[in-house]
Amino acid sequence: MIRYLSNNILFSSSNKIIMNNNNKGIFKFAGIQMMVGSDKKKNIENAQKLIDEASRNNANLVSLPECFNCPYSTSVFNEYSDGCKGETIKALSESAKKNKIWLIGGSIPEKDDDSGKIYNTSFIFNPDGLVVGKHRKIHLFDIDIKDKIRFKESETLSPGHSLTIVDIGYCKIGVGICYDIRFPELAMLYQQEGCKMIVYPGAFNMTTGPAHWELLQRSRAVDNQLYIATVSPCRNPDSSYTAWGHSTVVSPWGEVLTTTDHQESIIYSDIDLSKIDEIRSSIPVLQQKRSDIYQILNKSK
Ligand SMILES: NC(=O)CCC(=O)C(=O)O
Repeated sequence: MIRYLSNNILFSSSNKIIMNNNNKGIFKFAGIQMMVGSDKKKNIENAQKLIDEASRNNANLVSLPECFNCPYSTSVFNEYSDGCKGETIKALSESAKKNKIWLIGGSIPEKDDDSGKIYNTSFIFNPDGLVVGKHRKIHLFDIDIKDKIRFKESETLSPGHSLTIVDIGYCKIGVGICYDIRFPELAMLYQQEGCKMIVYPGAFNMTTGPAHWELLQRSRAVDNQLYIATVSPCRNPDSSYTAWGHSTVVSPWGEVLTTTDHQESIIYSDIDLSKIDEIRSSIPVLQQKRSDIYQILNKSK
């Protein structure tokens, strides 16, 4: 629950300051870089434990990593998939409500109740534990790098078709999943729609991680003058897919504000929205775009 106090400072019920009357809030983001193994129940319990820890450390917005309840492998997505009313959603809803936090539930293999299709989906919860958004990964991770890595999500997953924006009170947040970060148009649309931060639960690998993970985040941040956060699973030596880890938050100036290595950990960063206005007014590229020459359209509306 959110309540206003007389000095126009907005507090969450846990009394964390989230916004002043100039709409220039600071809130605390936590990215949970957790161990993901083959025991679904254990993965969910671990996520809940780490969400509690992030909340104890005053996080207002918490994100889990991509595929946090199941190994990242096309051969098991069906077996681990959950519907909207499944055990994973129930557990995340309880965690968001108990801790009174906004929660981006990483992603899970979601089985659509009607079509039976499976999506790589991020469910987003408000501090009352209600689902307020659902992002189905738009760009499926289908790559084949000779002698390095071949992965085809499309073998078992279907792609989503729309943007996902959630207004968390402090600002609007756009959500993408991993490979979605490689598509600058998506981030540009989120910026155009007023998002001040984009969160990408993701799991890059040992080939593309060192080469592109940070580069892509800093590019999306500088191009759009907003905050970017990525949240990876930690590295599991027993897994067939080795995650790069290195969950990170990048500022609208393109600086890495916080990052980590490949171990289980929680990254924290204060998200100061006033920095966005400052940077956007000193380098006003967003106003200087030549829409008479080029334009980007949201065709999902
Ligand atoms: N899970 C993913 O979408 C991985 C994306 C990735 O590794 C990349 O290089 O892109």
